[in-house]
Amino acid sequence: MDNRPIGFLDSGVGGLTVVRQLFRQLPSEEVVYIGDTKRMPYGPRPAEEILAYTWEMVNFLMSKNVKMICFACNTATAIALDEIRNELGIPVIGVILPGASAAIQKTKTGHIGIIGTQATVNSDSYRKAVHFKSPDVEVISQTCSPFVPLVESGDFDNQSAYEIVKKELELFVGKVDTLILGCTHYPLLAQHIQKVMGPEVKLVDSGAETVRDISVLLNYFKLNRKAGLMSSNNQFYTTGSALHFKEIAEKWLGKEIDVETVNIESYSEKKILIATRNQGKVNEFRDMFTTLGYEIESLFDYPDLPDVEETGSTFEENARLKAETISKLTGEIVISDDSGLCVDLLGGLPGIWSHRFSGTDATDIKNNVKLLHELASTELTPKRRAAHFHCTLVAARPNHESLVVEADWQGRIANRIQGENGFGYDPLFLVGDSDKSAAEISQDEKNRISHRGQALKKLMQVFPDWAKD
Ligand SMILES: O=c1nc[nH]c2c1ncn2[C@H]1C[C@H](O)[C@@H](COP(=O)(O)OP(=O)(O)OP(=O)(O)O)O1
Ligand SMILES: [Mg+2]
Repeated sequence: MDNRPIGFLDSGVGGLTVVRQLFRQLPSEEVVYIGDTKRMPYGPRPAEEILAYTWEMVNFLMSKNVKMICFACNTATAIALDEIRNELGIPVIGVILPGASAAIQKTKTGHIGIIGTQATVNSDSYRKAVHFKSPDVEVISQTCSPFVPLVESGDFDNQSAYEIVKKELELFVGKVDTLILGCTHYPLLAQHIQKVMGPEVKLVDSGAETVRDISVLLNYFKLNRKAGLMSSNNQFYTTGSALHFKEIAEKWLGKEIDVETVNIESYSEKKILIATRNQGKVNEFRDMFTTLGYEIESLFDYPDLPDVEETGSTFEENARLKAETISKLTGEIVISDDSGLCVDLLGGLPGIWSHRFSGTDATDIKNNVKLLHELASTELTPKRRAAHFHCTLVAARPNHESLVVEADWQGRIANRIQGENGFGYDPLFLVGDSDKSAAEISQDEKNRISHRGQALKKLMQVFPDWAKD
């Protein structure tokens, strides 16, 4: 079970036809929708531009903590789905494969027509998807450039719109028994299209088919929202006019919604530099940030940058020193982590001296041995060996106030080294009240509950807004 919303992206309002289906088929799911109305139509744009814009929408949705993303846009699916899906840690679904599969099931004559935007048709994605499953089917495809602007205008319930549709579809009449509406705008013109094609021709609404696949994925990954929970907090964002978007969206969805205009251009910055030379931290940050759609760099990628001396007397002072120094030197947004283990019996030590606990040539093993030695005379009663990890994160950016967040992770010190995962004091840190050390749980589980995982969660609630221009 996962109560987070599902993210939908589209170049404009067309993807709302998929959301409309979602509301019908899966009414308890919640939606975050972004429509890049300001830069629509995507269809005639070059592939690199479509990819860059789609990344911005994806990063925006990731900042809203979505559990799955649906590319409710054929153009973005054709151009960007494969690449982006490989880099995200959550399920991502497009509209092309579900549409192609449905068309194969529906056709009797083996003649399928495809209409879409220029980029979708040129990418040949539908034909490839159809032929991958059914190589003998005949496919004809065509761009219908006037359809998207017609639908976005909201003014298509009339004879002149019908005439436009008729002219565009001449090629298909009498030649196919199934027509894929390969653009999420087109279902809005379905009445006109059906009338032109004749009643026996089956129209495939890729968006509707996609929602069926979303339902399957939610079940498969156990991501369904709690049963019976009615959606209450659907969020709709556009890069263009909120008023225009709201007017069209409410008409299609048949309910009132709130729409907010946002600037998503700053979300193209996907790289974050973590000011650390600790490989264990890099691994954890990489895992956690990848799920959020960011790429991670560390000081290992910048061998010429200095090791910042940790001369502060608190975690925050040291974290500020690391992030702010490296940010000044690089001009980039930089995140640092100052963390350590605080043992009650030792009055909170080693604390900020955790890394240097066993001296100037300290290593993880020497530090662990020293800690065991310090506690050697203490029997293992949970209370007496209580401890917590602390993490302070600082995000720094030239000419901006830094962000500071912190979190603790409670546990106690084991009386022997246990487990092989993790780094630092993990093999000596028994998690919560359990007998498992932080080196005996998976990295995923550690990231969900650790001091660093909790602090990062707090940071990401404020970071995307702060990082914007
Ligand atoms: O999840 C953890 N699991 C085990 N040990 C941990 C953890 N988190 C911090 N620690 C220990 C390691 C190190 O002894 C000290 C951090 O010292 P701290 O200065 O923040 O890091 P560091 O010098 O290793 O790397 P850097 O300053 O380049 O980020 O606390
Ligand atoms: Mg350090």
